[in-house]
Parts: sequence; structure tokens; C-alpha cells
Amino acid sequence: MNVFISKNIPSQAVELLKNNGFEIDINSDDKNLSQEELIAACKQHDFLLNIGHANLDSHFFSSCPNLKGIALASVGYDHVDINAATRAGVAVSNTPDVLSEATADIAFLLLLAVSRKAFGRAREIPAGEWKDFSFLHELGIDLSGKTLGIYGLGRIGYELARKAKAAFNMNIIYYNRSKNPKAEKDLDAKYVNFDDLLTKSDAISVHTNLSPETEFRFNKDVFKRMKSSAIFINTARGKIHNEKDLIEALETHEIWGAGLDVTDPEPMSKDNPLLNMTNVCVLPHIGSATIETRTKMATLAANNLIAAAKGKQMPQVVNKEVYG
Ligand SMILES: NC(=O)C1=CN([C@@H]2O[C@H](COP(=O)(O)OP(=O)(O)OC[C@H]3O[C@@H](n4cnc5c(N)ncnc54)[C@H](OP(=O)(O)O)[C@@H]3O)[C@@H](O)[C@H]2O)C=CC1
Ligand SMILES: O=CC(=O)O
Repeated sequence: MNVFISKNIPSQAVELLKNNGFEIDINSDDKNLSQEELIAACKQHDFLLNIGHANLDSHFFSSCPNLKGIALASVGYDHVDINAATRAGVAVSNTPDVLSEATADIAFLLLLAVSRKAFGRAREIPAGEWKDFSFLHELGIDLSGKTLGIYGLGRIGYELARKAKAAFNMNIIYYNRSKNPKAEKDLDAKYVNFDDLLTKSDAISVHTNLSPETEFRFNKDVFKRMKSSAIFINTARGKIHNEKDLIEALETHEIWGAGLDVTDPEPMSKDNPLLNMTNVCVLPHIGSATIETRTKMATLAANNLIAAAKGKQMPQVVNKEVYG
């Protein structure tokens, strides 16, 4: 069995694959591969351990007839045409749970940083703008006792809610398509409709997957309905908010601030106006980027491939129907 690994991963996961009899080829340049480069590599391989969000569509699957399984080193799989994978007989797995804490930490970091304008204030130092102590210059807002609205209270949303409750005693409200009884019991989270989420939250954090229903859900009309003192956080996918509308909402003070770990496109242009706003923090998609979490993600992906190579169901398979 051979596997193509599309970027460098922690050595523990590579060793695990080797010890289980895999022949390994790695894109050790660590550069993003175009779809044609990925196809050229996968044509020769039984399995793909995929890092990153390159589009794996029906053209990809029909061009790689030898491929038997793909282990994604991500929980999100909006970049994969799952129906095309199933039609091609390719099992696809992802990495749920192991990255929930780390990603919630980044949402929490953004929430706190935006509330205190930390990135904007830090930029004053290298710019030579920190002249004197000011009592009223660019003040932040407190989070304690405020209401955190979670759009998509699943695995990561739960971890953020838990942290916000423990650290700031925030009231948690949330909107999903179905209720989350564990969050209601553990955290006293209250289920609300989407309109109440917008009008009652002091901060809204997005944790849904990207889908046709969530794409551009946060747009001009939605930002208008939020409190003018509200903070918008998105660590899920850049396409869930409309960036032009977000910029306008910030410029016209329809909302108070924003924190983003995800943008559309990625990377964001270095000239993007969001990067110069004092009430905005943008990070380069680092939700799961800790040594421990990336090691767990790669190991989980490797274990899925090991199961597949033994003819077993991948434990974290996304398209179970591929097994018939
Ligand atoms: N920044 C980063 O580095 C990272 C980003 N992510 C992103 O975070 C996303 C969430 O991950 P995770 O928490 O594990 O996923 P989960 O599936 O556990 O949670 C997603 C939640 O969104 C809700 N949801 C889905 N569709 C809708 C909808 N149309 N309207 C309202 N709610 C909806 C779901 O509830 P229900 O089904 O009841 O509606 C569920 O509670 C990933 O898909 C990925 O895109 C993940 C990891 C790292
Ligand atoms: O964006 C990261 C993921 O795991 O999904």
C-alpha cells in the first residue's frame, strides 16, 4: 500500500504509517499543490493524506482511479465533493474532536483581543504612536456577564461556550437547526431563533460548517440587525460572512468589532482594509495550529488509513455509504 502526503506532517504520524507497512511519498516542499499536481501524484497512489483545502471535486476523483481512501487532516470537508468520492468508491475521513479545544481557544483569543482592541493598540508601538498614557483613547469593552451568541453550537462551539462561561460568566445563547441538550444542561445555554441570536448577543461567534445554507449567512442585512456594540467572530469558514458587507458594517459602526481566523480568499490580500482597523483582529487560519493538536490530527488521519489498508471501515469516515 502506498500513500501520498500532500504536505509535511509530524514525524510520529509518518513513523506510524511506515510501521504499518505503508510506502510513503511526501510533498516535502510544503508548497500548495495545484489540482493537476495533486492528481499527478495521486494517480500512482492507493491513499491520500490531505493537508489543506484544495478542491477535491468530481474531476479529481475521475482522474485518480487507483485511489481507495483519503484521510483529511481537518474536520471541515466543504472542499471535498463527498458524493463524487462515494460514486468513485473512495472513503473519506476527517479529524473531529481532537482540534475542538485548540480552535475554541483561538475564537476565545479573538473575542478577548477584539473586546480590548489588542491588535490595534499593539500596532501603536512600532508606529511610534504611543506617546503618553491616555485615559480615554481607544477604550475596549468588558466581556464579563455579557451575552455570547453561538451560531452552530457543536463540538467547537461547545468548547468556546464552556470557556466563556468559566472565564467571564457569559450568558450563552445559540442557534442550530437542532437543540444541543448537553450545552443546555452543562452551561445553561439557551436555544433562540436566528433573529434573537442577532438582536440579543453582545458577541456572536460562528461555528457552523460551510454549506449552501450557511454560505454568506452574515451579510449586510444581518449585520444591520446586530447590536451596534456587538463583536463578530468567525473561526469556521471565510465564506460564511460577506467580507464587503462586514467592512461596511464596521466602517458605519453597525457593529463594534470583528475577529477572523478565516477569510475568503485565503491568504487575505495584505492591502485588505480590515488589517488597519483598530477594532479588528485577523489571523491566518491557525485554529488548530498547536504542536499537540497537529500531532493528534495527523495521528488520527494515519490511523484511519491504517484501518482502510486492513480492509476495515475508517473510524472517522464521513461517507459511510461508500461501504454499501
Ligand atoms: N479555524 C480553524 O482552523 C478551524 C475551523 N473549523 C471549522 O469549524 C467547523 C465546525 O466544526 P465542529 O464544531 O467540529 O463541527 P460540528 O458539526 O460539531 O458543529 C457544527 C454545528 O453547526 C450547526 N449547523 C450546521 N448547519 C447549520 C445551519 N444551516 N444553521 C445553523 N446551525 C447549523 C450544527 O448543528 P445542527 O446540525 O443541529 O444545525 C452543529 O451544531 C468546521 O466545519 C470547520 O469549517 C474547524 C476546525 C479548525
Ligand atoms: O479549518 C480547519 C479544519 O480542521 O476544518
